Amino acid sequence: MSTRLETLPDAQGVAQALAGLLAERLRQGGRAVLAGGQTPLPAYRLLGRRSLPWKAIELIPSDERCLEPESPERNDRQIGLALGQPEVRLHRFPAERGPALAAAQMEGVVTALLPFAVVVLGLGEDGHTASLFPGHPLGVEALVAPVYRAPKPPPQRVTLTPKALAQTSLLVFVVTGAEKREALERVLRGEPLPPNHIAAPQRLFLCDRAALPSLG
Ligand SMILES: O=C(O)[C@H](O)[C@@H](O)[C@H](O)[C@H](O)COP(=O)(O)O
Repeated sequence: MSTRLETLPDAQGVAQALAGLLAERLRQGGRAVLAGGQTPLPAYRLLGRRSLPWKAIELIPSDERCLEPESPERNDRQIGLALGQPEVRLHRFPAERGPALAAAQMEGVVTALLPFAVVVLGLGEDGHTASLFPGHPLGVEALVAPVYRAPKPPPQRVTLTPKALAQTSLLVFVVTGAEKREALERVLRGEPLPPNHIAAPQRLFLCDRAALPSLG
């Protein structure tokens, strides 16, 4: 597994770099995992303005919060609004049915999406990624897992597992802001945090200067 760190001056630079990378990886269509949360949304807005074969692109959030479909806090809604591309196929977890039913229902859908052209993940201040939280069970053989006591609200979620997230040639972590510096440092130092359990052949950390750890 190779790891590369690319540092941009600020969050806007990270957004531009991520949008360009996604446009390149999806230039002939394909399937990708998009991180939830706030960090990547500016990149998704830029990506949505690109001329791509949107009808030949299938996307899925890295995880979903077990909220009603119309909740503004749902990752699929935030991603869809940011992209603003009605022709793209954005798969949605039926997370409103609860973690177990949503995970069971999506296992076959995710199987059919593998392998991904690219996987984009965020990083939480505690070192979580998707809805894979430190100290929580990771070792599932499934591709999709239920989450019941997430430290980041809401507590009930559904997430792609390391087994699913590793099914790509390029795994990209997008990390901005000084509040993420410690978590990024711990991941890059190889601590047994969820990002380090995803064995994709290539990892790229796209970060701004504020998040750049002093690994001296
Ligand atoms: O559902 C979620 O919250 C995300 O999947 C989560 O893993 C997110 O990527 C990180 O918590 C970073 O979130 P921010 O980008 O908002 O800091």
